[in-house]
Amino acid sequence: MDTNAQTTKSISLEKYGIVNVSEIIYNPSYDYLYNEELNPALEGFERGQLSELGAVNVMTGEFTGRSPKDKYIVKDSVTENTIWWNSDKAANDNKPISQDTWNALKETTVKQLSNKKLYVVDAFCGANENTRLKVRFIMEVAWQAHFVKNMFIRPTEAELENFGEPDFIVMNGSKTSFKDYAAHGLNSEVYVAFNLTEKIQLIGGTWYGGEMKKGLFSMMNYYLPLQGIASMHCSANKGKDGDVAVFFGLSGTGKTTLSTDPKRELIGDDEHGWDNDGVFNFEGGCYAKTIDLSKENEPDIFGAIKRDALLENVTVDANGKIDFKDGSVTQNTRVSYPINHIENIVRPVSKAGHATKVIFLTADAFGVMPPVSKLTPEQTKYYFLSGFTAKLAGTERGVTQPEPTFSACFGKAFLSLHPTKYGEELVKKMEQHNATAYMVNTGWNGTGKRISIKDTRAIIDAILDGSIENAETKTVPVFNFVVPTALPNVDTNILDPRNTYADAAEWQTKAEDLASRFIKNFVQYTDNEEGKSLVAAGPQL
Ligand SMILES: Nc1ncnc2c1ncn2[C@@H]1O[C@H](COP(=O)(O)OP(=O)(O)O)[C@@H](O)[C@H]1O
Ligand SMILES: C=C(OP(=O)(O)O)C(=O)O
Ligand SMILES: [Mn+2]
Repeated sequence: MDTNAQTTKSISLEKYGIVNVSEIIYNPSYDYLYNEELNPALEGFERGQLSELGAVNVMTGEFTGRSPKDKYIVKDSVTENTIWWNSDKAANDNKPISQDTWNALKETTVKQLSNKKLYVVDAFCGANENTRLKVRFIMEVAWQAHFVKNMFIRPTEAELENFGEPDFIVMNGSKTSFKDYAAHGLNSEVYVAFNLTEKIQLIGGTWYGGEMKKGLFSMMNYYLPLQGIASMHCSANKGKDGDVAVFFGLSGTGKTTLSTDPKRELIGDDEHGWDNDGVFNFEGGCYAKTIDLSKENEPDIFGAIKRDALLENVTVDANGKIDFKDGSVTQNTRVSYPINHIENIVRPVSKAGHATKVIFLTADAFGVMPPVSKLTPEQTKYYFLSGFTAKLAGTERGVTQPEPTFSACFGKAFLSLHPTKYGEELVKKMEQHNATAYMVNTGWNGTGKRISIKDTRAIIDAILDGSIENAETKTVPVFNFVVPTALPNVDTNILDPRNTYADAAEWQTKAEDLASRFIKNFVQYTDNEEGKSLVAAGPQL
């Protein structure tokens, strides 16, 4: 694949309302972007800085993470009865806007993009030709073009030649914002808005590239399940025997870290589909966290940070020296890189056969969840819909104690349809292919320390090589989790979380508190018989 494709194809943006464009830089090469990002004439957040590892670092401005409160979808005849709309009973980020509001947002965006030099990047979302989206990104900031080039699937010269009309357009007007938001009942000047009839995403007020990445993910989460394909917020990799594992989990639980495993071929680190042929990546790159990154703990991710990778919000001194320990701009420091920066990947297309191991990652800050539990089919459904992890004190304003987060299907912010739809599609595939599920706690236990990456990796090895199936087990009460009593290369004392407390009664109290939160959260799924029947698979008080 020629990842440096830069065709001088003439495209017109007038049909989108963008006029008087002085120059279009179409699918720029990595070299072009490198030179442009370091162009001394650039100012503010547009300008990058070269780091000692050869990757450019950029500051993303006020927004260093996604802004879900500013996400909207046009409510019209296409979406009215399909989207899982925000409601009092089940609050979520799919907030409706009218066609009028959309028109105003679009006018704001195209005005911002008119009369200047623009970047246009055509790329694919989805590795399979029959379900991929041909996406056109339009933006004015060079590093945003670099970000989407890294994260989406880069077309070959020939694919670009035959790209045709895109299926979806992203217009990124990050430098503008919507001043009239209050009159339209919106949350702020920032907008991340989708129109499924026009097939356009509009962005304004935030420079954060993740809005484009996760924005298209929510669109795949719309189109695929409606065609009977599972759409999953998970990483995926493949073993030597062709066995495939998927790792679900919310941000920070270890999808990227644990799927990047030198013993296995990486399929992808964040967004996948599962159709009748197997598991396939939506993306062409990875987006790893760099806070406290070390060569020792995460050698492959460290090695991926080189020229063409793009660092975000990392502290780099005047000589280019990187301080990965510094989280003064944000804890969410990142690097995006094309997937071929990882040596052991599935090639040439990021897809493989059916998954037989399904791992739910949770970073439990309460110290309740065992580091690994074997789930029954009923527990699988219960814990998938629950989507539990914990937010840490200090990671968000006002959070002073660990807060449980129940994020349906381990990705509520990206679900376009009702959670049960994703559950049905996943379970269907799991049943067809005899897949088994495990819950892995990559968070804390009674010692007050986070379970080490080394122990977690050994646990994952035991799941993937099947040795966990030979281990003796016991049942941990309240959650009724079946856990192994010993595993190769894992500290035996941590396997039953009660043993990590000086007094097991302390675990019991915490477990009961967490159990009651699970029970309360699950009420939203109990208005039908299927949901009611799952309650017995959850924690019991
Ligand atoms: N036991 C562990 N398992 C996985 N990650 C861990 C563990 N302990 C610490 N970490 C850190 O937690 C973070 C996990 O983040 P990441 O893999 O990017 O999650 P995700 O891709 O699910 O958002 C990384 O910074 C990693 O170094
Ligand atoms: C990029 C993101 O994903 P994650 O933190 O799961 O890697 C995100 O949620 O914005
Ligand atoms: Mn990740």
